[in-house]
Amino acid sequence: MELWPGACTALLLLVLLLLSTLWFYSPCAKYFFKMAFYNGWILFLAILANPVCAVRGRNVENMKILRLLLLHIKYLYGIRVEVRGAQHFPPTQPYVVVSNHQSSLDLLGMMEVLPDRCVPIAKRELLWAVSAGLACWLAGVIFID
Ligand SMILES: CCCCCCCCCCCCCCCC(=O)OC[C@@H](O)COP(=O)(O)O
Repeated sequence: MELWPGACTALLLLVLLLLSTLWFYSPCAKYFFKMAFYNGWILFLAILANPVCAVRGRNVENMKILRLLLLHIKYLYGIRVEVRGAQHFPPTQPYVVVSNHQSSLDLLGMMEVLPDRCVPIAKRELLWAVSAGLACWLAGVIFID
């Protein structure tokens, strides 16, 4: 029985060694770890955001809370965001923003420029993205099929 703590420590060290080797020698694994942390961190932040957003209920003003919580992520990943043409944004008249979108990483760019009370549209599956789905719903995101 006394062997167990030692065996567990050895196993843990082995796993850490394996993960760090993958991190340093496999760009593919490094990308996977970074994406996993990105998505996990967003789910965690959404857990923090949801009780605060829930006070107001489903309300587009909650998007300000999500933006505030998400803006630091670019620093974690060493990303520098350059916004050009900000003087045209937001327009003085009613408007629709059509943005190119490739992956969940686009969220970082969107959070930089999303005007107040501008509601994003998202695929319906996102509603089931656990805490992040609830955060989107509370912030007034419109889900479409
Ligand atoms: C602090 C916690 C924050 C939680 C997240 C807040 C996010 C708020 C803004 C949500 C904006 C979502 C935009 C989603 C865009 C979208 O739905 O893209 C679908 C595409 O990919 C196509 O997907 P697919 O058909 O699967 O290839």
